[in-house]
Amino acid sequence: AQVAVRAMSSSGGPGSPYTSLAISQPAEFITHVELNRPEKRNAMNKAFWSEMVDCFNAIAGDPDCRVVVVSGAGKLFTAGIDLMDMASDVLQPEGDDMARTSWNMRRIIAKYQDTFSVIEKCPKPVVVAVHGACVGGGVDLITACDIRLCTQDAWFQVKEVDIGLAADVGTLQRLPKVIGSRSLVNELALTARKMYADEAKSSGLVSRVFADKEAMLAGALEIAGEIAGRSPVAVQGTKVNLIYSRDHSVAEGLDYMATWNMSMLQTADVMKSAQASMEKKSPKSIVFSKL
Ligand SMILES: CC/C=C\C=C\CC(=O)SCCNC(=O)CCNC(=O)[C@H](O)C(C)(C)COP(=O)(O)OP(=O)(O)OC[C@H]1O[C@@H](n2cnc3c(N)ncnc32)[C@H](O)[C@@H]1OP(=O)(O)O
Repeated sequence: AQVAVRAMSSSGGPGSPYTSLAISQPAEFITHVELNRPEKRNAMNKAFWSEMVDCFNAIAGDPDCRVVVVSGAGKLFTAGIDLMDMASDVLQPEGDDMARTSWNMRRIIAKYQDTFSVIEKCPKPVVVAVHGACVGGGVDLITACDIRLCTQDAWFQVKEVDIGLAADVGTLQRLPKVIGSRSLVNELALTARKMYADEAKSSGLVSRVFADKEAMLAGALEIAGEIAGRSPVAVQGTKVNLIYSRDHSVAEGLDYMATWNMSMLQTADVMKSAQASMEKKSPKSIVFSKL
C-alpha cells in the first residue's frame, strides 16, 4: 500500500494508477487528493468509484501520510455521479429473476457506499475543501470527511430526489449526524434546494468559509499541518474514537476508549509530548516514530 501511494505522487499524468484523481504530497505527512476531471465538472465516473477505494486503502497503510486534504480541480468541487455512466452501471443489474437481479443491485449499491465509507474507515483525518458546486454524490463524500471547509461561492445540493432516487451512499445516514437540525436535513433532502456557504456555516456543515479557493487551500494545508505535526498515535486514536462514539452510547464509547488506550497510552509519544509541553515547545518540534 505504501508503495502505491508513493508511486502516485504528482499523479494524474503518465504512470499514475488513477484517471479520476490526482495525488500529491504538498508537505511532509500531508497527502492531497484532487478530484480530477475538471472538464466534466469532476463528475464521479466508474473509475472514480473504485479509485477512491484503492487510494484511501493505500493512504490508510502509508506511514508517510498522517492527514489528507481532498479538493476538486477546475471550476467546482463536483457535479456528483456521472449521469452518463450511471445508466450502464447502476441502472442495469443482471440476474435471471427478480431475486437475483435485486441481489446484484444490492451488491452494486454496497460497492458504491464503500467509496465514501473508506474515507471514514481511514484512520488518517480527512480535510475536505469545497469550492463552487457540491452536488449529489459530493454531499455523500463530504459528510464522510472529518473537517469541512468551503469558499464563499460554494453551494451544496442533496440532488438525488431530482433524479428520481433516495440518496443511498451516505448523505441520509451521515448528514443528520453532521447538522444539528433534523428539520433542515429533511428539507434539504426532500426538496433538493441549494444551500449556500453562509447557511452551510451557520448550520455546522462546514467549520470555515474562505474568500476564494486559493485562500481555502492555504487554510486547509494549515489545518493539515497542525494535525500532521502531532502524534500520529494520538491523532488516529482520536479520529477512530470520535467516529465510534458518534455511533454508540456514552458508556459504550468510554468502554471502547479504555480498551483502545490500554495499549495506545504505552507509546513514547506521550512522554515526548508531555516533555515538550513542560518546556513550552510546540508538539510540531517533536520527531514521532512513523505509524
Ligand atoms: C448508487 C448511486 C450512487 C450515487 C448517486 C449519486 C446521486 C447524484 O450524484 S445526483 C446528482 C447528479 N448530478 C447532477 O444532476 C448535476 C448535473 N450537472 C449540472 O447541473 C451542471 O453541470 C453543474 C454542476 C451545475 C455545472 O454547470 P456548468 O459549470 O455550466 O457545467 P456544464 O456545462 O453543465 O458541464 C460541463 C461538462 O460536464 C458534464 N457534466 C456535468 N455534470 C455531469 C454529470 N453529473 N454527469 C456527467 N457529465 C456531467 C457536462 O455534460 C459537460 O460536458 P460536455 O462534454 O462539455 O458537454
